[in-house]
Amino acid sequence: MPDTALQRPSGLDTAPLLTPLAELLRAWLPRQRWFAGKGRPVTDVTLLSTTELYPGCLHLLVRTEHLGPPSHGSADSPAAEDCYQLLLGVREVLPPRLAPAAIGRVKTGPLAGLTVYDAFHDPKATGLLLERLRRSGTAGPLLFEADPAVTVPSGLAPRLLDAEQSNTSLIYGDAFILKVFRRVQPGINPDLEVPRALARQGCDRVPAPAAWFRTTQPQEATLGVLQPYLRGATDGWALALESLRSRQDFTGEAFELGRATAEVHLALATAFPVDAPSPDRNRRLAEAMHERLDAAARSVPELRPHAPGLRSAFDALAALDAAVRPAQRIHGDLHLGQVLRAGRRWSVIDFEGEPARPISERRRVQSPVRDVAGMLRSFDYAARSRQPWRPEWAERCREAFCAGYADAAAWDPREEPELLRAYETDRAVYEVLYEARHRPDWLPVPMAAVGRLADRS
Ligand SMILES: Nc1ncnc2c1ncn2[C@@H]1O[C@H](COP(=O)(O)OP(=O)(O)O)[C@@H](O)[C@H]1O
Ligand SMILES: O=P(O)(O)O[C@H]1O[C@H](CO)[C@@H](O[C@H]2O[C@H](CO)[C@@H](O)[C@H](O)[C@H]2O)[C@H](O)[C@H]1O
Repeated sequence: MPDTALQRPSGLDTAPLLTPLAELLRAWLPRQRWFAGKGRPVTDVTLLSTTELYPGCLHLLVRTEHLGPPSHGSADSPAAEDCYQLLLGVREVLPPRLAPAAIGRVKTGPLAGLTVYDAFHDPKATGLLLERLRRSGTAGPLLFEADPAVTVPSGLAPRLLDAEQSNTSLIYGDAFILKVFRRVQPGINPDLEVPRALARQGCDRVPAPAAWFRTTQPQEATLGVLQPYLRGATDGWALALESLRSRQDFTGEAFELGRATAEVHLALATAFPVDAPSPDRNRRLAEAMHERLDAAARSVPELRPHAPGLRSAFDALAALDAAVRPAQRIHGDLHLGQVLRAGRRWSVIDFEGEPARPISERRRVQSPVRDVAGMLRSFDYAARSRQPWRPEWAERCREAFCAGYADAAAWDPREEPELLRAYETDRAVYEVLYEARHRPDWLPVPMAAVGRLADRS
């Protein structure tokens, strides 16, 4: 059984409801920002679970099949499957304010003649979802769990977060934010697991989950997490761009960000103790990096001429003795968009890891250098996203970030140059694939880094 998509339970006859819906969803899903199979037609939609949250509002888990990642040079791509979480509203007539949320009018079956829409746009539906979350309880296969130490007031006004994101988030009264995972995978999502564990450690760099919901059918999976909303916070990406625009110094911020990252790593190391590392860890790590490069180069032909140079970074890692920082739980997708500054303090959010990887892989221990490399790549992204390109800005931020990290962690990531280069290379390869799939206009940004990293061989 693949560990990336929930499997359909046997014996569930959902055909009467699903058949007419499936046609609408096949057209609607690929247009959603959070849909992972971008640009590839959905070939099948099946229903994994359906729960009526209240009359006119259905919670669905659907399994989709679409053609796999386009592999250049081959017309046939193997089918890929995923599971998505939907909240569907059903109305006779959609009021104009909900028109952008329309999925379509159902032609046959029990919902014939009615219009279905994405109910995360409907304050009535999302208000009732918060009511469910305020106290622990169940609705069909859905389990709602609340931290008894936190009071979530009733009646907080919901608004949908208007942001480019991989999931869907709702802000309630500027007091709480609910992240609803769109692509659902079996297992506990690290974005619930890690912040809960850090909260137990007393780490205040990460907003602590106040409530969450999950399903047990067809398998255990995390569906959403409610956390305190950091009012007035600005993300690191916006602050970095503003610094580049106004030519104001960012090294103080980068230093503090390095400190915050190190503090989170120290708390993670305590929260998730690990066994002694295996002696051939660097070799296996390098192998995995080579494999990710192989896969990315199959999808993005522009990578191919750089592959030999990139591989030299992985070979240098494989040749290292085992004496590197011990692996531990890390953030896994750290970049400037994942850090928020409220007042003078940095907080770290979104511990989901790289969304394209299976949860089992994202929960594995890894070197903390991987997070450091993610943030260093992000300084480069910011510096390259504007004209004129400002490489010296990124360079200063790198140094300040590492110095701040060393200040709090008592070890300096710059002392691990082979590891850092291998992880920066691996991250740049991931970014090339991510941009090719999600934001092709951005592809030149990681491609520039790929060229530079390959030339260092
Ligand atoms: N606790 C929070 N307080 C304030 N804003 C938040 C908080 N958590 C997330 N956000 C905002 O929501 C955005 C999306 O959150 P994120 O967890 O990164 O979602 P995704 O994984 O779907 O991209 C963030 O970029 C940030 O602007
Ligand atoms: O949606 P997530 O925040 O979990 O992360 C994914 O999307 C990010 C873009 O929104 C992407 O980040 C890349 O672009 C950022 C600028 O928009 C840059 O700061 C990052 O360094 C760069 O990796 C991220 O890779 C992806 O997983």
